[in-house]
Amino acid sequence: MAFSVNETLNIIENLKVDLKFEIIPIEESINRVCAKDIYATSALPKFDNSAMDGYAIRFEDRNNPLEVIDTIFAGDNNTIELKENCCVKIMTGARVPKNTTAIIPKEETKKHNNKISITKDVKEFQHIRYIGEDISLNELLLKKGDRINFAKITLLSSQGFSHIKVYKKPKIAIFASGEELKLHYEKIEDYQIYNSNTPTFLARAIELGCEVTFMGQAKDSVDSIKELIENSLDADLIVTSGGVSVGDADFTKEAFNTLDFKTIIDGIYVKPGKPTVFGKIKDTYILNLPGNPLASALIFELFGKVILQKLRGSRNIFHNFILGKISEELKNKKRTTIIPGDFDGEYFTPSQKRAPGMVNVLSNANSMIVVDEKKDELLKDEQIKILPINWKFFTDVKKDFLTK
Ligand SMILES: Nc1nc2c(c(=O)[nH]1)N[C@H]1C(S)=C(S)[C@@H](COP(=O)(O)OP(=O)(O)OC[C@H]3O[C@@H](n4cnc5c(N)ncnc54)[C@H](O)[C@@H]3O)O[C@H]1N2
Ligand code: MOO
Repeated sequence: MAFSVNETLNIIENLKVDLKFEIIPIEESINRVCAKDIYATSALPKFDNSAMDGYAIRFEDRNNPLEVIDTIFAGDNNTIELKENCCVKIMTGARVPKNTTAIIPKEETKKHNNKISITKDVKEFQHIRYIGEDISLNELLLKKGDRINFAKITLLSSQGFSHIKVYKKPKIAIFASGEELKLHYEKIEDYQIYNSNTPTFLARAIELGCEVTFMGQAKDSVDSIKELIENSLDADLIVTSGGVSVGDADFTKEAFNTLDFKTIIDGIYVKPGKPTVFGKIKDTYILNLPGNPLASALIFELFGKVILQKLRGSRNIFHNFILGKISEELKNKKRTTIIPGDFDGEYFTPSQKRAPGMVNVLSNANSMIVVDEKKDELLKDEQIKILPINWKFFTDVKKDFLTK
């Protein structure tokens, strides 16, 4: 059965997935998905400490000459207590003496023999970093389903976690059908074309955190496709492209059907990519994308990526968007349409060439918009919702990025 874009996403968002986990060193966990809520096992800072190199004082003594009675370095286990009109020389990060109610930076003091006087106004509690002000004991640091990035590694390492429980990378098997297609390292005749879809999905699935296997090139026969499918059934997801429409050499559907393929989605009301098929054989999901390169790539961005997020165990499975303006008028022909384009931070410019069979589109696009079937035109400057594709947020145009 064919579904709308939203119905399709609802189905995918609710797929049952069998997540497996493993325990790995945090150094290897970048871009993996956390499989367990992680709580702080100690407060941070662990003790009240100095934010400056200088002197620990009692606030009430600030206007008096203060005798320097000790020096504390970061890492010292010092339990000294401040007495009236005394201070302690202290380094950044060192535990403050008992009774400390202000730290005076070194450059705001004058030294006379073994005494100091303070040359600037003092605020009570200044430059003291208090126990637990950064992280409190038992605070939730990482949620099950969070992607681990460098900043999560900061948290984990600051707590002394050496290992983390993460979901196993989903196994994705990829092959292509269509005998006219040759792999990029093969010699081809004038009437043949290169298979660009398979390397595209291989690269994209790796980029999106999956373990990817290239299964090979199927011939245009049911038996050949069937053999590749059978060899791929230990994967969590098989991604194929081509052979889903009604052409005489479109054998993909037939091959799947001989293998007890349970259809979940048979067509999506979207342009391009309507002939997309999604289903399951045993525990392996199968995404049959159309052969047309741009159609399949856009469908992968809109739906395939969500399937991968589910299979990765991520809790972030919903498309987010950025509001921007469209740089030119755009007509829409009574169907939900995916339009690739380039967003420069303010304006989204639709890709000028964007026929479903083209390969030279997404290499110059960083995002897409999905225009509802009920919307028949977008006016120049109209606000739109932009979904990132290839977004590194650097640009070849130097910009003044300071908020002034
Ligand atoms: N009579 C109809 N014809 C078509 C319909 C239709 O509804 N009725 N739908 C069109 C639409 S929309 C699409 S999309 C395509 C889908 O076709 P297939 O998925 O069966 O793909 P193929 O026929 O195998 O190939 C289509 C096109 O894409 C090229 N291709 C295929 N695989 C690759 C690859 N791995 N790398 C690069 N290029 C690839 C292939 O050479 C064809 O040019 O059907 C329309 N037709
Ligand atoms: O879905 Mo086919 O999407 O346009 O070429």
